[in-house]
Order: sequence, then C-alpha cells, then structure tokens
Amino acid sequence: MVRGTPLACRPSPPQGGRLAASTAPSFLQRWRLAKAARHPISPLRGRCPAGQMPGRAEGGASRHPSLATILATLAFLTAAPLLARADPLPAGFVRLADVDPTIRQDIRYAGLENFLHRKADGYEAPVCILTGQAAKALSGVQKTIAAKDLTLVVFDCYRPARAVADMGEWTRQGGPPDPQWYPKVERGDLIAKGYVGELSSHSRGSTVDLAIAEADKKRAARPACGAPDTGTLDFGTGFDCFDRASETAHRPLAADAAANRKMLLAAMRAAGFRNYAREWWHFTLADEPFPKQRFDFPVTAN
Ligand SMILES: C[C@@H](N)C(=O)N[C@H](C)C(=O)O
Ligand SMILES: [Zn+2]
Repeated sequence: MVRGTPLACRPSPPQGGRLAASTAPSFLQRWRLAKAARHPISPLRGRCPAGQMPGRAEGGASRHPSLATILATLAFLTAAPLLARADPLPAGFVRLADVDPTIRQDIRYAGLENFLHRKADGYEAPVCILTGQAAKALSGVQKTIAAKDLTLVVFDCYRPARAVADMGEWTRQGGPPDPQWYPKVERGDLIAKGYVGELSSHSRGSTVDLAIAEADKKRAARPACGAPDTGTLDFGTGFDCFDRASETAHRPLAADAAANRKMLLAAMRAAGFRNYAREWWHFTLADEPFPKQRFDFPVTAN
C-alpha cells in the first residue's frame, strides 16, 4: 500500500534534478509512487505540516487499462533507466564513488557482517554517501596513501537517522555479550559505553568509519574482535569490535597495529578529520557543513 509520497513530506533539502525535471510529470509521479511503496514513511517523513496529506496514487485501479495508461507505462519503461540515475541526494551530499572511485567500499550495515547480524534500516544499497566536503577531504587522504600502494576502505559513511534509531532499539532489547562484536559488554550497555551512538554524528554526513588496506590485495574480511581483519592492515582489532582494545590509544598493542593506527590518525588529521578516541576507525570532519542537522534519506545506489 502506498502510505505517502516522499515529495509531500520529505524533510531534507529540495528534491528534483535536471533529469527529473525534464521528464513528463505523469511518468515521474508514477515512479515516485512506486518508490514510496518500497519505502514506507520514516519517522521524520511522517511529520507533515498540519493540513498536508501524504500523497496517494491517482485514479482507481481498473480491470482494463486504458490506451493512455498503456502508452504511459511504455513511456515510463523507456525512461526508467534515465530516471533511476536521476534520484537526487539532498543538496551538499555526494556519492563517494562519484568523487573518488578508487576508495574501497565495504558498507557493513547494508549487509549481514555487522554487530546487528542483519541489515540496518535505511540502507538500501552498499554505498558510501557523504557531504561533498567530507568526500573531497577523504579523496585527499586516498591520494596520499595511494603513493604507498595502500587504499582506504570505508565501512560506514552517512547513516540515516532511521538506522540510528534501529540500532538504538536493537541495543535496548538487551542480551549477553557477543564474542565476535562485543565480547565483554552487555548488548544493553553498548550506547552507555559509547560504542553505538544514540544520536550519531554519522547522520550529519561528514563522519566516516574506515581502515587502510593494501591496494592490490582484496581478501575476505574477518571482522571485529578476536582476530585481526584480514581484509585490511592490522589495526589490533577489526572495525566495530566494541572493546577497550579498540580505543585509539589503547596499549599494549602489537607494534604493527600501533603503527597502522598512527598512520591512519595522521593521514586523517592532516585532511581535517577528528578521531573518536573510543574507536580507532571513526572520524568526523572538523569543519563539517551540517554540524547541527541530522538527515534521514535512505542510502541508495543512484
Ligand atoms: C557503531 C559504530 N560504528 C559507530 O559509529 N559508533 C559511534 C559511537 C556512532 O554510532 O556514532
Ligand atoms: Zn562511526
């Protein structure tokens, strides 16, 4: 059932783009309605101004489609690839691959390899979205380390507010430690201990979780606690190992792991990022463009 249109209630900056605007409105409307059906209203989207109704499909279903409907459907199918590439991000946001396709992306919350053991709400594609400033700064880091045959690997970038809410609800359900992701912490304590944000800076679009890997070697990841992640250089723990050992300055630490943390920290600082002392992989652009805004548009491929 279509519960609302993204157009009517969307909290983010203006929608629509060059390609979208140049397409016949009826096709575009159909496409948006189809999209809305796939993505029910988010908590933020549900706050429509008083008196505004969420959109609904126009016209009733008919057993015999009219010629106009058939023609419109054919035209829509022809235009679909064009429309699919025209889905706009809020102003100020970019897909990292459009800025720097050389940065490796392993977006964990879009899949099963994460502490939830399932996809998080709002991740519809394993794609890194960031503010333009953060993406550009990251690309600068990539250029620096590429000279050493290394690459950045990003695990999480912009995180929709609905994903943050999902993670919060999940942790509040409670449960025992998980040997892979939080071996010494109760699930219900993950927020209080600072490992999962109740309101995450990731929703502001200029925060990124990342590591460094050898550019020419792409091995399967072995994430989190207990063993180094074989998909990256050795950082002492894997990404999202919620443990004291993941504190950036934690000691003792093997010499290689300490050197790798130092290299990541230095490269990110030089590009204007600040590290979160509890997690060696978590960095926020100091001069972020949306320091007081949280966003809730879904992570999509295009
Ligand atoms: C969940 C982890 N990857 C992370 O980003 N933690 C911080 C605290 C956050 O959720 O903002
Ligand atoms: Zn993070």
